[in-house]
Amino acid sequence: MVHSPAVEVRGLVKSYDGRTVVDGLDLTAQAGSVTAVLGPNGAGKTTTVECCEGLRSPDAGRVRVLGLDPVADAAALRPRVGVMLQDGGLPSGVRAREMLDHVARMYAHPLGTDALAARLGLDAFARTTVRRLSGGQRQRLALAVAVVGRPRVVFLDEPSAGMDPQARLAVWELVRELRDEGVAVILTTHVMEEAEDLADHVVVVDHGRVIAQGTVADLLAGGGGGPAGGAGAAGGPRVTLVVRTERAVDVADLRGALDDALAVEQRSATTLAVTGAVGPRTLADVTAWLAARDVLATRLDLGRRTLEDVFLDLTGRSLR
Ligand SMILES: Nc1ncnc2c1ncn2[C@@H]1O[C@H](COP(=O)(O)OP(=O)(O)OP(=O)(O)O)[C@@H](O)[C@H]1O
Repeated sequence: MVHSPAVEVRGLVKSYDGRTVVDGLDLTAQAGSVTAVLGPNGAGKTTTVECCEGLRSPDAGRVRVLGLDPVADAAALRPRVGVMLQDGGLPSGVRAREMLDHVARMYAHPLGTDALAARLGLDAFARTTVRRLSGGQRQRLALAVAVVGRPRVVFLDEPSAGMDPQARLAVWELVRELRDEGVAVILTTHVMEEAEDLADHVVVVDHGRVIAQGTVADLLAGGGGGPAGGAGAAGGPRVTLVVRTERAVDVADLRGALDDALAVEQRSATTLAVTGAVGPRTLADVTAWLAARDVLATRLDLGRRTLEDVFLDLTGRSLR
């Protein structure tokens, strides 16, 4: 049986003040699947998601959610779609738990709010008004509000932004559960680890267009329709050695100690990366170089490219 996608966007165009920020974008999200939309700041992710949520009208193109038009069929979609906005979008004077209970009462078969509040750790700030919640607390409440009505489609705009590691794990567990129950989850995120961990399908957007998509494995393998596999895929399979050090090091003179074919990059004062045909000799050379400077490596990661590497290869390293 062929299922129609939970979300289908074709040729979406949206401009603000004559500036096109979404420029012919296509996106498909399936039920029982997590779709992660990645892209640099200003790439057009939120605008796209807002068109799917019915909060904005497309200038051109077609958007369907559960086969319906998010703007024209907003009333029919409301009970079936959960939305967690980037800024929370919650009224500021209401207490956290009252907010959740109030929203739950609007649905015919809501989740139990006691259990939901417990699993997202809302009890600790149940009586605090939204305006006084910390950023991460507000995000947790917004997520609870988005899912309490048992939606079939959930849009999460940067769900774990500002959350502590414990809350992030709780959110990821909830997202996986929603997926396993057949919900279509569409999330935007800047946390590459989040996409790598959760996403069944990754869509990379830049300048309002999809520049690559596929499973995480597809993208890591250099597929996904990116520009010739991205700069990082040149020269065959590559390994990256990332070294964190206990104190700052300057990689300038490390370059001379290594094979010319290897790329050496200073990622921060205490993080360096060596990419290319990294072999046993490379590892020995790098650790010898550190030893000569009496610097302890606090972490050595030798492995395949990460989604972050792929993302940077696809979208470049300059600030937007
Ligand atoms: N209401 C608006 N009026 C004018 N410009 C807008 C409006 N909303 C968004 N923009 C602009 O449209 C572009 C795309 O914004 P959007 O929020 O969709 O990007 P994004 O990919 O979600 O970015 P971020 O990762 O920073 O959240 C940005 O340049 C933004 O400044």
